[in-house]
Amino acid sequence: MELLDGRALANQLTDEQTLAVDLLKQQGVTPKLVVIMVGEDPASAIYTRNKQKRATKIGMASVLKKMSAETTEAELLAVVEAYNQDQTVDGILVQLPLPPQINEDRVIQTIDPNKDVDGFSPVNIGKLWMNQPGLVACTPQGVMAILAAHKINVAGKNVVIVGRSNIVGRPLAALMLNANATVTIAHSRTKHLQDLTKTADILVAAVGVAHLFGAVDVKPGAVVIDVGMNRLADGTVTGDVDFEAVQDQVSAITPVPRGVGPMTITMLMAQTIEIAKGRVKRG
Ligand SMILES: NC(=O)C1=CN([C@@H]2O[C@H](COP(=O)(O)OP(=O)(O)OC[C@H]3O[C@@H](n4cnc5c(N)ncnc54)[C@H](OP(=O)(O)O)[C@@H]3O)[C@@H](O)[C@H]2O)C=CC1
Ligand SMILES: Nc1nc(=O)c2c([nH]1)NC[C@@H]1CN(c3ccc(C(=O)N[C@@H](CCC(=O)O)C(=O)O)cc3)C=[N+]21
Repeated sequence: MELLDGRALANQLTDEQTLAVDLLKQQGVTPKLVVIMVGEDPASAIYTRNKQKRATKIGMASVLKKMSAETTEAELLAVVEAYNQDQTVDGILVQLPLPPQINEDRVIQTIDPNKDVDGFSPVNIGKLWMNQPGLVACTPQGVMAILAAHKINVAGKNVVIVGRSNIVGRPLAALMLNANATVTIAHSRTKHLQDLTKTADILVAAVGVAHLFGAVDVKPGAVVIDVGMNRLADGTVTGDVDFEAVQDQVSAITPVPRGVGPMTITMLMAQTIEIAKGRVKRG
């Protein structure tokens, strides 16, 4: 079994990103990411903390705009608009989920598609499904980067993705399709899920249910990508796949933590750096 160590890969890329940021600074541009967090959500809190740490490590400017859980939609939209106009801001990310009084779609549609480091705006989603260049969701990009780094080719493979969210399942399906995989997307209404997951050469779990998948759900020799991040009562984080149960039968698997999570952050930094390069060119 090959361990797909996302943290090791992230560390390696962090060194390269530090150099890229240095170079940009010499050209008078400091890449800047703005993260907007409305209220408190546990998954968002981990993400936010790790993002700030990473941005600081590579020398990038990172602003965390915390807003209260009572923030109105109009207030949030005004803040997003201001960052859209701010020429020193390269990337804007609004943490999801948002409190119920705020319409997520409206917020996402307000973010300038050129600063949309999450790749959530309809313009970028459309480009992704048309296989055209644009900004792409970070977690799916991280999954593709892990596979590429381990020379796991997806072309012609049966890829089963369990989960169809806008943040993970759907954009990952598009990336897999663009890379010539044969893609199946499963979800809570899928019938005979186990029959399906057992056909997967590459199984991606992006559900949010701890240890939903075990030995009986996985084909021997399959590659397993576990995107799930589930916090247990004892405070530890675990995936959607029972790692212990499947490790002896898979050819490769991502751990949780230290799998996809760290690479999500790496891709966020990479995308912000790419946008900042455009700022150098424009002068
Ligand atoms: N490592 C990382 O970087 C990231 C990790 N995550 C983690 O990934 C997981 C998924 O996140 P996210 O996509 O945002 O979650 P969502 O809750 O938005 O989506 C979950 C998906 O799983 C499906 N689902 C739920 N229960 C079942 C079931 N029993 N069988 C089959 N499908 C099911 C849902 O189906 P339906 O559509 O029918 O409701 C839905 O499509 C979470 O644990 C999250 O914390 C998320 C983002 C980044
Ligand atoms: N607009 C938006 N975009 C997102 O991409 C987004 C979001 N909102 N809301 C929350 C989820 C969750 N998410 C995580 C990414 C990385 C880790 C991460 O760094 N995980 C590490 C550390 C885990 C730990 O500290 O225990 C690991 O898996 O090893 C966690 C969570 C991004 N999300």
